[in-house]
Amino acid sequence: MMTSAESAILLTRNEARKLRKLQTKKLQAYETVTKFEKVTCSELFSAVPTQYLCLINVNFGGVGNVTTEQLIKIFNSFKGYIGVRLTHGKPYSFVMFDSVSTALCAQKILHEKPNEILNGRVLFIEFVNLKYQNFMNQIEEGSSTPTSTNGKRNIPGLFLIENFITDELSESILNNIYSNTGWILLQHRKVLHYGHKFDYDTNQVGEPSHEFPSFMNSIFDKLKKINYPLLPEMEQLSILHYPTGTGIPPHIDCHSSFGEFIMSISLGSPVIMELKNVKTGEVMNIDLPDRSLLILSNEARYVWSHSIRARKSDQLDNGQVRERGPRISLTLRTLNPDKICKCSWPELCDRNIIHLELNQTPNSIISFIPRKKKTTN
Ligand SMILES: O=C(O)CCC(=O)C(=O)O
Ligand SMILES: [Fe+2]
Repeated sequence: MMTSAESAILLTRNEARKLRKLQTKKLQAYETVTKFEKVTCSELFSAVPTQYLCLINVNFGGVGNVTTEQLIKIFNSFKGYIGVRLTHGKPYSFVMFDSVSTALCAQKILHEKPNEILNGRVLFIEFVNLKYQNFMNQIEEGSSTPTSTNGKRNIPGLFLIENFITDELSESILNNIYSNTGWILLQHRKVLHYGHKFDYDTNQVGEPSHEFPSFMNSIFDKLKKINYPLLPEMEQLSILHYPTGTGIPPHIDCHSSFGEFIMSISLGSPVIMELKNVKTGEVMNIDLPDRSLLILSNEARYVWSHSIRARKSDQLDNGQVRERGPRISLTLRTLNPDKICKCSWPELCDRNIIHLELNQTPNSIISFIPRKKKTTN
């Protein structure tokens, strides 16, 4: 019988180098997870097999860009496989099996081995400690936040119209927008304003400026045709360019500056928008497809903040992970001529809390009011 020292001697220099590299990778992967979770390996993982596997070095959008399809392909061939959960912004993913023995079988075959489907990438796989609640929540819920309004209650005043404009119109609008040289650079996004100036230093709507671009005529024609009661004529347009991976922080568009109807037309990459009820904390996600029109009015406009997370992909209800690309939004608003908001939520309205320090307001619910610091909204 050969000792490990003897067998080590038999490794070629190349093999020994590869082994060292693998050990370093493994160490780094485990360190990343423990640092991320701020607990030790023994709290995260179980030495005794369980039916849930944690793929320590697999997430979506990270190195190697693993997709849900690839993972399904790897694990589908194992008996007892139930499903995969790729995560966002976390270093790990999970695979569920129907029993401990089936999970054990997959772990034995795949752990520390280069995987063909992942172009030779080595997988590090541990058993989830069933007492580690954060992992169990992610496994049981499938997703930490819901990703669409399907099957959930409707928010009063929230409307999404899919295919609001045609592919042709979208293409000509995008060509026009991308050739514009007047972009104002924000921290991660770029913006163009029409109808009225908008000063990001003071967050005030300014004098009328820049007539609407001519392509907006077709949009206004389409708006007239939708069956939406009391839709006013829109007075201000902000065109936002979101490079892949960027978003917009949670905010409610300023009550006193803008009227009740806020509309957003999405062009380019679809994206998940997160809506949060600032009174109850309830969160609802809505998928904004390319060429769709979103209308926020009533409760959806005044009580729910909206945001887009900065990340390179979105996880959908069915567990699929969808990559993002660049996105353009056309946000249309009306103006409050007297700057006095008469909404039905005085407790949330900036007519009452405009004098407070911004950091006292939850989730930056007020945007577009004077701030001391420059804003990125
Ligand atoms: O990108 C979007 O659809 C929303 C933009 C937005 O919320 C805003 O400009 O206030
Ligand atoms: Fe907004």
